[in-house]
Amino acid sequence: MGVVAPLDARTGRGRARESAGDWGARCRCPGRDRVVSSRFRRYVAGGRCKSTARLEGKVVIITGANTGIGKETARDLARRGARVIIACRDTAKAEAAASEIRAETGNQEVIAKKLDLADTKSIREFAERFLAEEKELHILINNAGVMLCPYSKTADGFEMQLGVNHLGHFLLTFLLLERLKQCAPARIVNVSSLAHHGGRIRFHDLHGEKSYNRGLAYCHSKLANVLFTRELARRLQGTKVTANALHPGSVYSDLVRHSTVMTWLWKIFSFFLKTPCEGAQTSIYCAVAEELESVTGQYFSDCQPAYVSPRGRDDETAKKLWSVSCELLGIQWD
Ligand SMILES: NC(=O)C1=CN([C@@H]2O[C@H](COP(=O)(O)OP(=O)(O)OC[C@H]3O[C@@H](n4cnc5c(N)ncnc54)[C@H](OP(=O)(O)O)[C@@H]3O)[C@@H](O)[C@H]2O)C=CC1
Ligand SMILES: CC1=C(/C=C/C(C)=C/C=C/C(C)=C/C=O)C(C)(C)CCC1
Repeated sequence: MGVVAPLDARTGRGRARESAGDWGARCRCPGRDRVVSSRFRRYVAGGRCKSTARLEGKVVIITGANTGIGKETARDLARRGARVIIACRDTAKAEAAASEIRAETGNQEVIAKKLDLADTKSIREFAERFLAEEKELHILINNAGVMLCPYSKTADGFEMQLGVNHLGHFLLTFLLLERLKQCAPARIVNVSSLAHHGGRIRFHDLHGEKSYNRGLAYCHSKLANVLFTRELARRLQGTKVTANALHPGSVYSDLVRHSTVMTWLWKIFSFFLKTPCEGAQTSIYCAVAEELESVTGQYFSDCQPAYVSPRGRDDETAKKLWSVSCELLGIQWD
């Protein structure tokens, strides 16, 4: 997949944001710090996580945290004192992000690790190392994602968007779940999308071999995130490990890198999109908000419960997706 320069370097543009208060100051991303007070900008920014919870002594894993929403989530949780493992496919980009966050927050416990969700061998190696090196895990944020990529397959032959966005995180969660249970109360946060509304689980052609539309394939993978969260939460009842999904909003990030049209739309309309920091608020909320301590199986947007499509509430499909995912990954997860 192509590598695109970080969005701030790419545009060099500032963006309007709130002029006053901690929120405005914190969400001012480097290189985009022109302050324009605007009610409209506040509206675009959407909900924010108001929790002041501290996370000293807590261990967090965030996938795909070298850029975009994941990086801003990592920055916030590092500020709260957590030990943050940023799990990324490109170790150089991961180390650059980790060292930037360490320098900015003063939290030296921000650690970069290699994880390629498009390769189950890499996922297993990451989990093995993590379990050997770290005693605890309290928050797992399944954030990494790929959107609109041309047809391609993961190392294991899964369609790329389903493989990375759903199956990779499914396997990662399976491998880390015992540690989360031992450290409960613990939380699993799955970054899905409003795009799940356009998805369906095409069991007869999961890997798009008969027909492939890259936009729809993304929607299917994000519906899979919602269904996985639902079934996982049901299975975790009574364990004090919660699982919630979320839509971060429409966020100005590198997610659109595979589409020239979307890249231009994102540039032209950047004023109407959330910054990555604003887009991270619902992930942060699901990870730390005190009022969500025992809330599970829910879907959030703008730091509040949001509407899930009828297909995202279909328990039969959720169960079938669970067993098909286990089969594809060669795991037994009862
Ligand atoms: N931006 C938006 O408007 C929206 C985003 N989302 C979701 O938010 C999440 C974060 O996206 P966003 O920050 O916007 O996008 P970015 O493209 O900025 O970040 C995506 C991250 O995922 C990583 N990633 C991609 N493929 C793999 C892989 N095979 N293994 C490990 N990591 C991988 C990327 O790594 P690398 O930098 O190396 O490519 C990057 O760190 C995604 O799940 C996305 O679907 C949902 C709705 C809207
Ligand atoms: C309304 C509007 C836009 C809408 C974009 C939307 C709605 C994007 C959704 C993206 C998602 C859901 C991505 C990932 O999951 C544009 C194109 C910026 C142009 C300006 C007006």
